[in-house]
Amino acid sequence: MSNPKPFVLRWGIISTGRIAGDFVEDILLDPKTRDVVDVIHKVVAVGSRTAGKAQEFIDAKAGGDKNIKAYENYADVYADPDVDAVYIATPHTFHYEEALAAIEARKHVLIEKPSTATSAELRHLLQIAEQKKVFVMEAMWTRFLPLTQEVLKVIDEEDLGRPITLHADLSGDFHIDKLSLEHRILNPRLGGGALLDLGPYVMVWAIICIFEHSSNHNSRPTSISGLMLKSPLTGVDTNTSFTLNFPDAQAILTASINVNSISSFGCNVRYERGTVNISSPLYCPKEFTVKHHDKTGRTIRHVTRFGDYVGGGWHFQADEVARCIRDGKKESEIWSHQKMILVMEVFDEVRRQGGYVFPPGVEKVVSV
Ligand SMILES: NC(=O)C1=CN([C@@H]2O[C@H](COP(=O)(O)OP(=O)(O)OC[C@H]3O[C@@H](n4cnc5c(N)ncnc54)[C@H](OP(=O)(O)O)[C@@H]3O)[C@@H](O)[C@H]2O)C=CC1
Ligand SMILES: O=C1OC[C@@H](O)[C@H](O)[C@H]1O
Repeated sequence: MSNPKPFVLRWGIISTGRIAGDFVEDILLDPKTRDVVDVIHKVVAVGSRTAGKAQEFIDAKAGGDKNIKAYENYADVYADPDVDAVYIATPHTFHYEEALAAIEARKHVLIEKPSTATSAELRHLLQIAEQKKVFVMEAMWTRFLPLTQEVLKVIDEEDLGRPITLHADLSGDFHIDKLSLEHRILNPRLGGGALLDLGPYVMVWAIICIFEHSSNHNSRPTSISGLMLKSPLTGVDTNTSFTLNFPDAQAILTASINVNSISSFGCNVRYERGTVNISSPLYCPKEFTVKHHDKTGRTIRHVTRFGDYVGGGWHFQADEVARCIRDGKKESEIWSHQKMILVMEVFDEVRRQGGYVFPPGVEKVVSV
């Protein structure tokens, strides 16, 4: 029997920065290169605030495809009847207002990480999305990588027991002394700093390895404690650490994220009967090792697995979006609204304890 025709998802792209380009290049790859035959992606429109940039972007990232419309604002993308879903790739503090405009226009939405600047903004977006009956997901690409699926499978098959501790570390050297103070990593008006930029990637592993573990029964952490070191340049956090407890699973997460160092340690999860080490960088690890120990703590077996694929890795999340929309879902079961909200609530609390207050006007929703 021949395969049914693949479902085609028609994307509008909001903004023309770095990650928008990476995403478009990935979704335009032939899905067969990743063994996908049920969905396919088309880019039909690109919007930019800046005259000429959308067309330049189409030329550079989509081979100048004449069928893609270049708009010199974002609103025309939301109004375009040919667009099914929009991908929002502006700096963090504009995710809320752009996603809201898209949802109001009844477009499905994939929003770059972090979903919004605060949990209040996210809750409001999700309320409106429910009313408008559209799909919303944070672009948590790491959750959809083949290696991540493999980690979950191995944890399950290898009978490691319940998780006890998870240590996650992610750093990037943004050369902040040389950056413009307007750069999104340094500018507090753009939600700059380590927590909102890199924090999503330690949280995804906490969610995979602890929150989703059967021993946790979907329970949220009951205690959050955070520390921040701030840049004297603009006051955003350059180094942040936080700890979460998951009392149901009897597990603790400790995380460290930094924007001024190139060395990252990855993630170590200690289970009752072994450990899992996920390589750095945590947003796109290429290998992991599972070790089993005996009652004395001696390693009795270890397995290392590697993951590779064609493309940058941003297309797997797009496949999830297409399948969910095809099936009439309003959220992904894999990266659900509950998980997105949990992440934003942790960030709110770590920012509160770290004394990171956004400049006036940045937070668009005060409480929901
Ligand atoms: N998933 C991943 O791997 C990654 C995700 N990200 C996330 O994507 C988002 C964008 O990051 P990145 O692509 O690196 O950012 P860039 O600065 O490269 O691009 C952001 C784009 O947003 C648009 N924009 C709208 N308003 C503003 C504003 N006030 N200031 C600056 N730009 C604005 C601009 O496009 P235009 O002028 O065309 O409108 C700009 O090019 C962030 O939220 C970040 O967390 C970033 C990197 C990797
Ligand atoms: O999402 C991201 O992943 C890679 C980092 O370099 C980048 O700053 C961040 O936004």
